[in-house]
Amino acid sequence: MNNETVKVGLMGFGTVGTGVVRIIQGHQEDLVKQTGLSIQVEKILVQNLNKKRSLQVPSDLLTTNAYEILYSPDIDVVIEVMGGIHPAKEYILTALEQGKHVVTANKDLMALHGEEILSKAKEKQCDVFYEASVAGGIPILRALIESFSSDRITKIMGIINGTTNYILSKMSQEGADYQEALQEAQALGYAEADPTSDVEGLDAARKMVILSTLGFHIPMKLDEVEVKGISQVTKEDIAYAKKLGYEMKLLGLAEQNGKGIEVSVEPTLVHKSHPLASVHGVFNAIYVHGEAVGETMFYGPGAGELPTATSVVSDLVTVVKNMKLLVNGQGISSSYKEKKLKADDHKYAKYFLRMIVSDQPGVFTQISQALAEQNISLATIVQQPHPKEKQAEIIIITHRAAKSSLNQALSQMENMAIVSEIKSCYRVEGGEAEWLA
Ligand SMILES: NC(=O)C1=CN([C@@H]2O[C@H](COP(=O)(O)OP(=O)(O)OC[C@H]3O[C@@H](n4cnc5c(N)ncnc54)[C@H](OP(=O)(O)O)[C@@H]3O)[C@@H](O)[C@H]2O)C=CC1
Ligand SMILES: N[C@@H](CC=O)C(=O)O
Repeated sequence: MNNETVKVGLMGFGTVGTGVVRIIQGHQEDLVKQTGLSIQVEKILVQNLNKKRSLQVPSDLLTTNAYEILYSPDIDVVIEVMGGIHPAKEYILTALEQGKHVVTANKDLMALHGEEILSKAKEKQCDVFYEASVAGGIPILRALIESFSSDRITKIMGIINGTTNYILSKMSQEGADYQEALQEAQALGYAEADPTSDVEGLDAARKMVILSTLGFHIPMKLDEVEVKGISQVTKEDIAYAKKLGYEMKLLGLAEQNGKGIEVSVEPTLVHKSHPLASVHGVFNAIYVHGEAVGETMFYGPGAGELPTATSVVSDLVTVVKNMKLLVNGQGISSSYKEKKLKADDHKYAKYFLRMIVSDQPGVFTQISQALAEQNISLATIVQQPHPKEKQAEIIIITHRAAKSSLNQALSQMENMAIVSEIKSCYRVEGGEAEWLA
């Protein structure tokens, strides 16, 4: 940093990187007012110099050589918006080793190697901020770290993947085809380079690792998150959910009580009276429940060029303010609480079940009995005709039940002669089911 300008090395010039340059250029006057310094993008790392770009920059700004950023004595801050683990991890560690501050939107990296990166930053007295890594434009990480620091958070629950919410909203509201909706989300720049991580719930699971680590002050690991994506969700499931008064959403959940902590990502039926049911398209929403504050909710665009870049540039502003105050790296906490994960018999939820059964007397009784034996009581049970002769479809919503009991009941029902197939089983959040005509 000279007395007037902070120089930035930008690694990645795709959806988010383009937004970062647009905001730094477009808001320069406001940034100077806030920080007292001008902010200048000195170099931009890309893979392909000949690619056609939606924003034109002078050609000498672009490079394919990461060292021109990492070892440049002029560059104070590295913004990593390339994505992926390698070489992003090595680049960030090198930048920190060189005394450069880092801003990243990379949840894959922070969920898997956050501890190592933050401890290197602390050692080097550098900042590492990653607000954009969770829920794009929603300032949720800063809220967890700063605004809730006086409270004890008990639950974090929400829609934290824009791509899947876009797909499910399109399927539910317009009857769109899954593949078509996914392609639209890709074209709009919401999806990851490999969209499997969106649709299989991995992107949301990584975000839940970051949220639960910061919210509960525990070192959460990715393989401790139970993950189910939306690729198996069918149009029929969505139609039945609607008929019962629910919307299908991919929900992340992190909850702690005296029995421990559970963190999961799974398709969930959310009752239409619940605020999360009306979060559509690329929008995300996150509930944070604190012992003292009670319930709070954060809502906004979860992906896309400018919303995500807003979070990145806000982190950059914080770095610059810290540089002026000479306090970089001081906000990084490395002390965690002991982590105890809940066993399945302490995980409670309501469930939706859909199964194909023989259309014969006594079927309801046998199914209800299998559930009752596991202490699971029914909120709703409906029988529907099925196109196959002598078969029927049964739809059930249970009251709250332990996950271990549900699993026992499911394996018992799978072995019943009257049950041809258990089509689906989803978690249910909020409200009471009603069969809508
Ligand atoms: N898109 C979104 O809405 C959001 C994205 N994120 C995160 O932000 C990050 C960036 O995402 P996004 O902008 O969508 O990604 P894009 O795929 O649009 O852009 C990636 C950019 O990085 C460059 N790049 C990738 N690998 C390398 C490499 N090995 N060496 C040099 N350059 C490389 C590419 O170069 P080239 O242009 O030459 O191909 C491209 O400019 C990811 O971590 C993502 O998870 C977070 C929140 C929201
Ligand atoms: N692919 C992600 C992008 C933001 O994190 C999403 O769809 O939410």
